Amino acid sequence: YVWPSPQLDALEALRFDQTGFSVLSTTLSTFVKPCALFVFDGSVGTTSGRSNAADWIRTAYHDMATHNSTDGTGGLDASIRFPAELARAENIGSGFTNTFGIVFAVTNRYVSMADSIALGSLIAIENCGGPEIAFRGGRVDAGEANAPGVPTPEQALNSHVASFARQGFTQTEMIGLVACGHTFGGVQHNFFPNIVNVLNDPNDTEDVAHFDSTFVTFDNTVATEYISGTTKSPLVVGFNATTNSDSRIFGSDNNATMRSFANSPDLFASTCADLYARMIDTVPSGVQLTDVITPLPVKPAAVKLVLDGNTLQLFGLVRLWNTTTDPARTVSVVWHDHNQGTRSNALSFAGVSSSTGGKYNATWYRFNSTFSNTPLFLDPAAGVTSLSFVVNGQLEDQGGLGFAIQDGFMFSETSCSFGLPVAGRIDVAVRNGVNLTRLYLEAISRDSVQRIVVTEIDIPRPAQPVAANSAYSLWSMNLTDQSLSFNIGAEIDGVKYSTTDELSFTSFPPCPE
Ligand code: HEM
Repeated sequence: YVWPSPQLDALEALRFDQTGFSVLSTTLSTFVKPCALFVFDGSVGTTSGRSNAADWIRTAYHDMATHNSTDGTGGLDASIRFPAELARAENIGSGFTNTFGIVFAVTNRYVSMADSIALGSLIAIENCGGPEIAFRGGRVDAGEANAPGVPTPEQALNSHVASFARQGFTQTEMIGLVACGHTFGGVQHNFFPNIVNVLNDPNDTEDVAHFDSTFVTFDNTVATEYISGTTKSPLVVGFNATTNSDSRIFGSDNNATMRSFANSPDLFASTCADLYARMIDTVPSGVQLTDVITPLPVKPAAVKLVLDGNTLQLFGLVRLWNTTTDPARTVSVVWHDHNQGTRSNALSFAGVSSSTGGKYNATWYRFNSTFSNTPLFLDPAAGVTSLSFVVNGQLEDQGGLGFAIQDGFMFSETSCSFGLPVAGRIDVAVRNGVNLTRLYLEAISRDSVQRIVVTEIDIPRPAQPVAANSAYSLWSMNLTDQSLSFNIGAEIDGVKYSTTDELSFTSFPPCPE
């Protein structure tokens, strides 16, 4: 895709900026490192027998499993957060709320709760020995619970086949998807006392009987142990024959699929990558997912323009994908202005990030060459229309497009906060001569079922122009809502633009008396 795209930029960052240097406030991979980490067992230890990774994967499946491929209802839409779904016997256990408690932290106006569930499970698999999985974004959060439909262990084989067919998977795919899921985790005594007994194991304090001996890593052990007859899986050789659903499912094609997985770790991994991508892309009809998100080779991040009196401040970073630290590398940013001029500045190294279990690294450079959070100072009259970068003498400009920058409107440093009852005054600088038809705050809030809602609050055009400098005028508005967090939006030449940094009055300096 072409930068900037606020939604794809946000999804790409969550997908690929996983550990190390980051502009994100939460990165999910921290919670699956090590893969045995379970943050809900008090000691934040790894002896409970449970893991965040297993919870996240089971949550994604249970959210999706309500899908009805005939009428298009249900699917991965975060409907599992509703008490009506959580209360069902098919959704017993604490793993779902545990999952929300972590993965919902990455949601924002561009990343839905459903996307965060899909992404969490994908990051768990990729970071714990699994294959890379194609990720699309754009899932839409349900407004109410879906119809029931998650399979349970006591059901007969024919109902499992019918259930997976309803979800959109053949019998062979059912075997695959269950094996791909049950390479993680196990069954807990607490919630399934009819399947698992108390274990009295100090290294498994929550009494989880695991599906295979490598229950925090993705591998084909689930298949090799099943085929060799050494499996201890409570759903294969459990003491209760009625609930040995994995035994019935894995054996339903005379073990052909499981044997192929046992014989080939690569086949297991590639089959799971395909099935898993299809699972997380199973969404209610009408939901339009994005293309598969691939990392941008050169990606500006946290780019922000601020007007400070007679200077235009440009903040930002650039990420160079698939690179490692190299003191000899030279990186500079070039900015193009309204007068066909260009200027450039050498960038300073900021850090290294990595993703996909350390498979990829990226290096980051700041727009300013000396100080950590200091912007570049631009002449407001010249402004900025686009950026490009030069890395070791090579021009990086998205194949000639450049990285477009909208300098028609921006936050002004003169914005300030009052005491109660009025929260503050927002000043937005509007570039003179720009065809700006509307300017508004995009107030970001949650509705009664936690979905993010963006409400536009128009900033009235000033009756008399208020000059900020020779190139910009100020549009201002007082607001009373202390808790408001917002972006600034504008319609320019009929196209809507939004700033990407979230603002709130609490961060503004006090207004002068
Ligand atoms: C017929 C289909 C299935 C049945 C009957 C089934 C049943 C179960 C049961 C009873 C548990 C124990 C839950 C607990 O103790 O909290 C479990 C755990 C789990 N299931 Fe399934 N499952 C099925 C399919 C799947 C699929 C398709 C996936 C994912 C692709 C999956 C992923 C998991 C994971 C990761 C766990 C471990 C959770 C943990 O340890 O916290 N399951 N499953």
